[in-house]
Amino acid sequence: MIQALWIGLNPRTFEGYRVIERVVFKRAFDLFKVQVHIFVQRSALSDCRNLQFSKMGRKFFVGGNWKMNGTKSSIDEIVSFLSKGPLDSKVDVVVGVPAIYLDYAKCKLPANVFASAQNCYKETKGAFTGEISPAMLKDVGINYVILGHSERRHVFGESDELVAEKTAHALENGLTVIACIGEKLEEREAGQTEAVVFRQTAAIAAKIKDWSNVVIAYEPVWAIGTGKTASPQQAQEVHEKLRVWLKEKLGAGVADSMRIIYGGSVTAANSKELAKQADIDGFLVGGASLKPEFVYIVNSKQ
Ligand SMILES: O=C(CO)COP(=O)(O)O
Repeated sequence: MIQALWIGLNPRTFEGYRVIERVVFKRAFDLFKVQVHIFVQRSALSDCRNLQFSKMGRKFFVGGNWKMNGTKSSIDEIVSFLSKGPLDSKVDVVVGVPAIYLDYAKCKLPANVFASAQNCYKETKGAFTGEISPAMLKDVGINYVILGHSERRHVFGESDELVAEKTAHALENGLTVIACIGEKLEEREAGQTEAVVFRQTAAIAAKIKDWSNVVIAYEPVWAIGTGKTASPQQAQEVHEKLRVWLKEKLGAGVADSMRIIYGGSVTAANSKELAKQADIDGFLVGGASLKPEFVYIVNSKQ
C-alpha cells in the first residue's frame, strides 16, 4: 500500500511544478490519502529561487483591492511603483481593478502583476444590466476575480448562495476566484466568528468540487477600512480553524494546498508579523494597495 509519494523536480520546470502541485497534491490526497512530498533535484538546487516549499508548497499570494478608486493618472502612478518594485518573485501579485479600467490596467501593469476583476455575475450573457460575466473577463484577458467581498455582501446585499453561484460559474469559465469571507463585529462579539466563516465557506462548498483555483480571503468586516487590524494571533486562529474545517469537510488535499489570505487594514506596519503566522498565506489589501507601501507588503516574507 502506498504511504507517501515523493516527486523529484528540476526547478527549471517551475510551471510544471505549479501543475504538479495542484494536480498531484489533490489527486493523491483525495484518491489514496497519501502524503505528497516534493523535493528539488540536488543537481539543480541553485536554480530554485522561484520555488517555495514551506507551508505545503503554498505560494504566498498578495492581492490589492483598489475598490472604487482610481483614474487613469492614479493608475499610472500605481503601475509606476509596481514596475519599479522590486517584487518578490516567490509571491503571486494581483490587483483588483474597477471594471472600467481592467483593460487599461492590464495593458500597463508589469508582467509579474495580474489584474483581477472585483465582481462578476453568475450568467454568461443576457438581460442583466450593469453586470459583467466571467466569459467577458476571459475575453479581455482577465483571469482573476474577487467574489463575496464584504462590501458586496453588506452594501449590495449579496447572499451566501449568490456568492457561491458566482464562484461556481467563474470557476467553470476558467477564472481563479479570490473568495472572501468574514464576520461582522457583532458576530465576533457574540462568539459566532467560526460559525459565520464556516457557513460562508460551506455555501461555496455546496456548489463547487474543484478548489484548485480558489484562494480564500478571510476579511473580518470590523477590520476593513477601520485601521483596526486583527492581531496576528486573532487572524491565525481563524485561519487555522478554517483549515481544520476544510480538512474535515473537503479532505487534506484541499486543506493543505488552500491559500488562506488575510485582509483588513493590512499596512507596511503590520504585514511582516501577520506573514509569519503558519496559516496566513498572503493578504488582500485595500487602502494600502493604492500606495507605494504595497510593494513592502508584497515583500513581507523577505
Ligand atoms: O477590504 C479589504 C480588501 O479587500 C481591506 O481593506 P483595507 O485594507 O482598506 O482595510
